[in-house]
Amino acid sequence: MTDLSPIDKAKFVAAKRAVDYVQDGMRIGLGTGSTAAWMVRCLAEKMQAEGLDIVGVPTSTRTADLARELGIPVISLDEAKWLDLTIDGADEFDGELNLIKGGGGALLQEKIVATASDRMVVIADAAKDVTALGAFPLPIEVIPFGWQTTKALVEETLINMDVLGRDTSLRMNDDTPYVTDEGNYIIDLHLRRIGNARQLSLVLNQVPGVVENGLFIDICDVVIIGHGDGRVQVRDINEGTEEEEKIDLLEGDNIFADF
Ligand SMILES: O=C[C@H](O)[C@H](O)[C@H](O)COP(=O)(O)O
Repeated sequence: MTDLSPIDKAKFVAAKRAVDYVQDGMRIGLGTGSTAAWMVRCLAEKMQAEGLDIVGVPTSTRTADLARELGIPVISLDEAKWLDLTIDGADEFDGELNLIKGGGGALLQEKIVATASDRMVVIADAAKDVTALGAFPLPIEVIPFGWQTTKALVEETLINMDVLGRDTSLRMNDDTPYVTDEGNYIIDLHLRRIGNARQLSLVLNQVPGVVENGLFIDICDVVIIGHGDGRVQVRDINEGTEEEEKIDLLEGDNIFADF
């Protein structure tokens, strides 16, 4: 592990700690993003080492491809119907474990999967721990039809709520709009710090054309915050606890650097 950057080490130890929540027979929601990718690797290793019978429900084609590549059986949410646990990353989390997600464009499937889970565990490095959400641009997923009208309506809503910061911008992939797994566009909202995230989430979803927004309110149960020196803080909102542990980086963990 010594060749990993401190940020990757932080993601890795959070991911490694998170798979302690996994038990034999579970149906698990597999998040998307660089931190969630570490978790998929840790999960594959745990399954192999302990002979666990696990099925995963991925939240993106990227995660589905990685899971299959590593030998994790993948099923759809409709096949699973309900999940025991979802482990995913986040772009920001606050003291109540409300989140901004969608930096990687997977917010829609992620929110559906996390909501259909008994427990959501978020893994993140310490830089994502904020007092108020909103420094990270809030992604919303919109249908391509009439997206410019939808964008204008969203801007008007944000101005009325006095939360619009710099601007709103259509996410691009080189010269063309970024397209999600569901065939939609993403608009990133550059906001002032969000005072009432719950209200903003509800209001945004009422604008015609908005499919979903990246605010995850009352969905996350546990956040595992990783640090570059191997420490993790485990913050559990239901138990009202926060514990700090040190994760040992084992020689065998070097295998992960090759993925
Ligand atoms: O759409 C992407 C997801 O919400 C990610 O979980 C989030 O952007 C965090 O990604 P990363 O772990 O790469 O920072």
